[in-house]
Amino acid sequence: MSASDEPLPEITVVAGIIRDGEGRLCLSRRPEHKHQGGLWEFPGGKVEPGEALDVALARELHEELGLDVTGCEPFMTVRHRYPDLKVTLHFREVSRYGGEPHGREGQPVEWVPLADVTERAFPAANRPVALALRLPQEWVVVPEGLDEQAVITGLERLDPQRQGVYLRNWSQGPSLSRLAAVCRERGLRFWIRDDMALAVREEASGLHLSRRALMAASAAELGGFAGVVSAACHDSRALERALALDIPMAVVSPVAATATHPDVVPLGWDGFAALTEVRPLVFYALGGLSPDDLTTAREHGAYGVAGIRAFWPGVD
Ligand SMILES: Nc1nc2c([nH]c(=O)n2[C@@H]2O[C@H](COP(=O)(O)OP(=O)(O)OP(=O)(O)O)[C@@H](O)[C@H]2O)c(=O)[nH]1
Ligand SMILES: [Mg+2]
Repeated sequence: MSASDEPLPEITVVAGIIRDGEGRLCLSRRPEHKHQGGLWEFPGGKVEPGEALDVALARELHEELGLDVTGCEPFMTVRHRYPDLKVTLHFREVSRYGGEPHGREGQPVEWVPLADVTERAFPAANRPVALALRLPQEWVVVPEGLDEQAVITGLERLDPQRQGVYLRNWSQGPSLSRLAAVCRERGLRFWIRDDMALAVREEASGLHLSRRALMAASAAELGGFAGVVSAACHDSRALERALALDIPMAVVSPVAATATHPDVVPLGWDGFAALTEVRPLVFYALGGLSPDDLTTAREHGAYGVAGIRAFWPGVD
């Protein structure tokens, strides 16, 4: 058997997203002699056979940083194939800990402001995580049938820390400039549908491509956009297209049955997990969900949840 026939070793890793009171992130630098040596990382390490993820994370962060972790929740999961290794990386948000992190194995450890995180050199598997850190956990689609004032009232009630907004059919309407101005004033991240020139003009945080626009787009054109491009995906064909275009974010639907598309068979969480597995994108789950589904979504490969009525403020 030649070396190329040998199956790659596979490991499961858990790593912590640790923040201080100012929102800075704790990063450490991998020792030169280790796998992906010299690169920055979220502290953590290999999960032992039979070990629960939160137990493994608490153990690793105690060994490496001297921290006492008492609370953590799923952030996102990335599966990546290095030339010499397959890794499943479970990133978890560390919500409660005691102690001040310090490099107990001699490794450099730093608190890095969020805006500077992407300037650090990370292992290739970390790419979706570095982006997800800058994205909202809820992606709110403006409902149909509202008048402009009702949309503005809703936008003013959204929480810019946690929520971003997709202007969908308002993207091509006469109110766009006014709505975009409200978003910019509030620091609310917003996506515009299909039209890159409009997204550039309005300084949108993102450009969201419907299936038709996704299939027609070119990588050269999208590469000129400074914001985050996302794609509407219902199947593996669309996801492969998004990957080929180097699009970093996908909104995958429908997870559950929805009133918007009663004739479409929902993916279910298993179908969602199967579609998103091994694809290095930041995924949002859409379709019949509410903000309460975030943890379930994250356990199935998503970073965030998306929706219309259940996410829009002031609609009962
Ligand atoms: N901890 C951590 N590991 C990462 C990240 N990204 C990434 O690709 N990895 C990979 O995941 C694996 C983590 O293993 P590790 O070397 O930290 O394992 P460990 O702490 O148990 O160390 P040990 O094997 O020396 O006991 C490495 O192959 C590393 O290259 C990351 O952000 N954090
Ligand atoms: Mg480690």
